[in-house]
Amino acid sequence: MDHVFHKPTPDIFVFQSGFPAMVNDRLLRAARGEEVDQVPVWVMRQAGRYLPEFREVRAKHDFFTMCQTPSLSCQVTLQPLDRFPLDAAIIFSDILVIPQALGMEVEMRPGEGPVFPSPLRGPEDLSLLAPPGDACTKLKYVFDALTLTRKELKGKATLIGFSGAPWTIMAYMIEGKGSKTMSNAKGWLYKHREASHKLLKIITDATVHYLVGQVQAGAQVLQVFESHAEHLGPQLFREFALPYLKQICDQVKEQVQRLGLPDIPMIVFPKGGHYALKDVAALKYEVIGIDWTVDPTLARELVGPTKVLQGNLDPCALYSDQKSIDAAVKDMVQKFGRRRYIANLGHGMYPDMNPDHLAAFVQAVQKHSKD
Ligand SMILES: Cc1c2[nH]c(c1CCC(=O)O)Cc1[nH]c(c(CCC(=O)O)c1C)Cc1[nH]c(c(CCC(=O)O)c1C)Cc1[nH]c(c(CCC(=O)O)c1C)C2
Repeated sequence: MDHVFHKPTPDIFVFQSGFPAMVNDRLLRAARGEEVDQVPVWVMRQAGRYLPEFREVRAKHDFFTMCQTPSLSCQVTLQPLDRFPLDAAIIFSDILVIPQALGMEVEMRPGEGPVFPSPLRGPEDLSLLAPPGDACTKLKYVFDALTLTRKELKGKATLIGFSGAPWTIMAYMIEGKGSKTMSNAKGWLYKHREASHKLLKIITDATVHYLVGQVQAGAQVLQVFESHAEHLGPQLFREFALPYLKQICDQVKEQVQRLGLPDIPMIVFPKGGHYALKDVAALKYEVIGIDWTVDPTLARELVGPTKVLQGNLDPCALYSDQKSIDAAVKDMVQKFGRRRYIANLGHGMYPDMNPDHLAAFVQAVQKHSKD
């Protein structure tokens, strides 16, 4: 029992006090900078369409219905852990539940990904968004999924909760879908500077509530995905991404402490944000996710000796044969070192990847990083 809740909080939050003891806390220990017997490993998008058992569930249910049904979310969250000796489970959900909770409609279209039928057209549309404080009442299903999954995990792995970072979420709310250039969203940064900050603040406030709720529900680590950092250069990142990443980390940590909960390690993943790693390292996130374009030695130089690094094999390396995967992982682990390191890919799994090759990845991390 490692979570005891003392203070009353709003009704929407689930109170938890009796989770199973941790049998494997390797990832938590590494995230805190402590020594481990072997490097912990998990993989972004480890629950997903590359697994036949995921496709089977997905064939029967709409994507957001799966997110909104705690038993289904729990089921697919645990699927990769039944196959591979992973050290973490990441709750099955999506970063776009925040725009939904702010009142926007999001559809998951087969072959196309997420689509907003009515994206934000201009600053005047900000008045249509729901107040950020109310957003989390609509996300109780995520909290319930976390609580259920934490129980079902039986302490065998660390449970990760997550959110998108404000710039990344803003980009989807304006573009209405994925985009190669993000030029509409970037247009706001140049044309509607004040409104952009207003929107980023709304998303930040909703996200802080949401992440604190996730901790109360049983999340043990939080990852904040700045998946579209690559579209900002150093200047735009400093003005429109960094301050909000900072607010999220500072405010979540402060509120978690105020609620009498244990401090939660936080991971920030600025994908494509190699130019910002030094700035990001100045924030209080314990762990920095590194994408595959950054050499591990350079990443360490940029962030300094105390941060924990997570990453960063090119996901496409999983298309190679198992012997090559083993060699690539050996090289990666040697470069990152065994301490203050969490092994992962440099971005998520793709649907056409062979699960056996992920098994080879996980096995290689364990083989090359044991005491
Ligand atoms: C952490 C997470 C996410 N999505 C999903 C998970 C949980 C599953 C896991 O990681 O194991 C399920 C998750 N989310 C989605 C899927 C596939 C959809 C399906 O099954 O139909 C799954 C398994 C759908 C989705 N959702 C999103 C996209 C990208 C759209 C684009 O920019 O073109 C897509 C394709 C938005 C999204 N969603 C997420 C990110 C950040 C990570 C990243 O950079 O990839 C982003 C950008 C985060």
